[in-house]
Amino acid sequence: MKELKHVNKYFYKYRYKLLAGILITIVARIFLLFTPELVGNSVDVIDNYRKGITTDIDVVKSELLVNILYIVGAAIIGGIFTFLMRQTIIYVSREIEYDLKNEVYQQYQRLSLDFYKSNRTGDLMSRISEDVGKVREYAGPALMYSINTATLFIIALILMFRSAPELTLYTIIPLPILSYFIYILSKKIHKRSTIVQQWLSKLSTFSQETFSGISVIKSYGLEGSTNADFDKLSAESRQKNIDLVKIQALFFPLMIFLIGLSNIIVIYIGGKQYIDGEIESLGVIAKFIIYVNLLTWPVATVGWVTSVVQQAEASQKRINEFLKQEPSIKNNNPEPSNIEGHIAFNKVSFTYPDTNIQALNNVSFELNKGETMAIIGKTGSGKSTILDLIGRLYDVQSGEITIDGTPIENLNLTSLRNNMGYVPQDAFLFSDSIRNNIMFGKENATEEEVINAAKNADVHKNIKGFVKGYDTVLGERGITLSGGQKQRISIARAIIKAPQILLFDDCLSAVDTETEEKILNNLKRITQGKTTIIVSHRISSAKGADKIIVLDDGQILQSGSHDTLIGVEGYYKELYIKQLTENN
Ligand SMILES: Nc1ncnc2c1ncn2[C@@H]1O[C@H](COP(=O)(O)OP(=O)(O)OP(=O)(O)O)[C@@H](O)[C@H]1O
Repeated sequence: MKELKHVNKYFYKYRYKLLAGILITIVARIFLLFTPELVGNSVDVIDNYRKGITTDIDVVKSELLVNILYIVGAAIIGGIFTFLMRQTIIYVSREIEYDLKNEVYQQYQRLSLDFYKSNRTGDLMSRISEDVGKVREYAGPALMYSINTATLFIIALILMFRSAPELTLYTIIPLPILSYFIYILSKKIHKRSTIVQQWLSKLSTFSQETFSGISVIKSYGLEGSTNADFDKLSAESRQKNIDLVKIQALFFPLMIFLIGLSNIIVIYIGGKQYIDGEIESLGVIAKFIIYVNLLTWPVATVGWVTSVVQQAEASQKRINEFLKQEPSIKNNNPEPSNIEGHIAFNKVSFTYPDTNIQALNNVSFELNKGETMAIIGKTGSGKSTILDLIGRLYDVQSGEITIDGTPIENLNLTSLRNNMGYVPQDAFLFSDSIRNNIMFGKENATEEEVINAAKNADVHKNIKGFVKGYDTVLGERGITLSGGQKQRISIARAIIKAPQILLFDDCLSAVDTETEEKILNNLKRITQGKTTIIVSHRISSAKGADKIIVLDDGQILQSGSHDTLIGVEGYYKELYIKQLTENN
């Protein structure tokens, strides 16, 4: 229960509702326990008439009628309270589930990029759905059934002991056995259902992947082998489900067997004691049979609750592991920072911690506020890494990056990122309207601002061409758009923010040179006074920049303006001539 202590703060938060729920549960159970007493009483009324103790049939009838009315009344009130019991305790557990999911999600948002590199998406998803779900079962149903069982058991045992102590002892003998078997069974069921879940997740991952890559599968004619692979996975999953069903099928027979056993004990021993005169009335046997049936289910839940608590403890442990993690990128300055846009790299070297790949080696450059710099280089030369470091997605291991003369680590992280517009290489669009995708860069943007940003990214005309215009909803990962359109919406998203620093990571690669020219001209106008870095493989994107650096294997090979660089032998000039010839 050590790990589950984490949930106590939520129990405290909802303490009044929870307390009400506990009281309601107790009342509901008390009313439920009226039934055996009233049934026992009714049997005695009839027995007394048969024995001649009561002679007036009208008295018998009216006593029976009163009992029936009481039974119906108790059942109605008990039913209402049982309804309220679920409405309070289960309601609270849903609130706790909601809070815990938010807590985990907020922590996910807080953690740095390296956390996502070292954990699989499936794990992150299962913490927030399955694990939180298990904890909810502890905070809701398990709690409810525990109170239910405790109340029912205590009151019923008192009532039973009062009327037949010896019979009570015999009757309750099978109950702990039942509870133990249910516990063992619940554990086994849990183990097998976890396996079923794992297979289900394998199946859905496989399906998801094949749906995303459906064009590759179709163009390579791989439908047959994909079907066969799915069939194999599916067959395994079916077998795991059958294994689960086999053990689940034992649950109710076991319960029915043990209830039957208790009933036989009541009838046999109770009957014997009645004949021997140890029990004063037949009604005792009648009510004991009802007690046994009433107690069996709550007693069975003890085993179930134990297993639920164990699972919740394990789930909360996994959740706590994530909640305890600190983001590797920390905000070291609580005060907002004013970002002007002067950027300097001083002998910066950087190795990715997860792969140990050295992406940058002794890189130095300086970029004044308002200047534009282009980074050219072969793939894997470290261009994107420079942008990631400016956005402080990672911290450097050696050397220093300064913004406006201040080491980047000493700036307020939110200010830094709020003053930055980043267009990634892989334009990611959310499954939302085009408008909202652009407004992601500025939540309170006006319609005019959205249109202006789209115009500057040269995508306004395309958007207008769609029937629903800016309200066009993009499919999963924006699949309804062309690569170039996606890139341009991604550019609009960055420029609507009007940040001090703009970082474009090879984001014009999918547009034709004419559109590239238009966008670059627009960018020149709107990035006046703003520091801009353009990563590209094309000389056409780089040539207008104030500064160009050529990267190779993490090192700066060449630097200077377009005019200087085409005047000296080297990678830049070679690329320039090659691309010029290709264009011609
Ligand atoms: N997140 C990461 N984790 C580990 N290694 C990485 C990561 N990102 C990049 N690398 C490695 O760092 C090196 C530099 O990568 P980077 O993405 O900066 O190159 P690039 O010049 O932008 O390449 P491209 O032109 O193909 O986009 C590569 O060897 C790459 O494999």
